[in-house]
Amino acid sequence: MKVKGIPTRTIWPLRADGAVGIIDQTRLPHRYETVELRTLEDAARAIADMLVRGAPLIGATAAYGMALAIRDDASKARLSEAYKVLHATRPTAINLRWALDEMMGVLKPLPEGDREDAAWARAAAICDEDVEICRMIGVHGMDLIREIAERKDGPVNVLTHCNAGWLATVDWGTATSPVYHAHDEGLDVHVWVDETRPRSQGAALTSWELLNHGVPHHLVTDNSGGLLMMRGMVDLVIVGTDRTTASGDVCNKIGTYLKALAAKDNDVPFYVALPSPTIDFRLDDGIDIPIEERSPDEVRWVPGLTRDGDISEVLICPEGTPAANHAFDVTPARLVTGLITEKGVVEADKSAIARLFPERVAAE
Ligand SMILES: CSC[C@H]1O[C@H](OP(=O)(O)O)[C@H](O)[C@@H]1O
Repeated sequence: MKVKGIPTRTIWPLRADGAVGIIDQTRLPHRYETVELRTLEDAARAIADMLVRGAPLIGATAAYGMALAIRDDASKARLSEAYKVLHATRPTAINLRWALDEMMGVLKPLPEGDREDAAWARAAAICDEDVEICRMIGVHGMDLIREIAERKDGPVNVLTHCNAGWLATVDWGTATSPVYHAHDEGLDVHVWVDETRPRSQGAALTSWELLNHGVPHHLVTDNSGGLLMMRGMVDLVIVGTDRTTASGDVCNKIGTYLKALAAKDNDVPFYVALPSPTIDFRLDDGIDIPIEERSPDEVRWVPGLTRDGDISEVLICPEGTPAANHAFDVTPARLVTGLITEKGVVEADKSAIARLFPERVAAE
């Protein structure tokens, strides 16, 4: 995306320096800081500590992590070690495994001496593919917004959860790409931004994105969506996903399932925007998706900007309060109106998904 003084992508190669540049998303929205990843460990830490996050960007970072890993040793043993280290960073986003499998598929058959160049090339191609895929998600999703705009006065009100924006991908985003395309086409669109506790990706990242793009929006608490839908203030819910099963069960940031229930109860269309690498064709039942459990301290401590302009964290409960931090939940396909993919909008149904992506079904 075009933000003054900011690269148009969330990750970029610095091959001459043997590095990869990323935005440190833990510092947004108050500080815009970039980091150069130079080693396999740098890439793994950036994913695990969420300097980069979002399924497609996790995959892209892992792909470049493989390239960084084999600079001095491109043996099959090193490839396997790098795969294992990167795969262990976060368990839920399937793009991580998809990208690592893509890299291994290209690198293993090659002579050792050819692997490093091929790794940088495939990682760059994965990023280029992601940009085009997310652009097309926007093109297809914009039609949904336009259909609503044509039958109502005033803005099309979209509710989204967490950050499935350009910061979660290489560019455009998934859930926000239809919003950006609609806005840029001159459609009147407004976004309700779920703050998305505990890490506040909505408050910190989606708000920052929409502010910089000039898209009208309001930040709301995670528990507001039900009332907004009951009052007819939401025309459409669009969220992202970290892993969607072959049958259309959707794993996404914790709280998504509750929004889907409220949408169903209020007849609000509930769409999930996803690139096909986020579909796990090896899995049917969403209950089998591994749900990441992160540090309880993310629930207990909230980062933010102090009134003195410093970035700090505050404790919002008594010292030592026990906390649980499940990072994702699963929305059954029956609650999903449709999936917005790079090939078009499809119902959350196994045979419909398979017909749209026969090449992926065959490959599994
Ligand atoms: C386009 S993937 C966005 C997806 O990733 C987020 O999770 P996290 O910030 O923990 O990586 C969230 O589930 C978003 O919907």
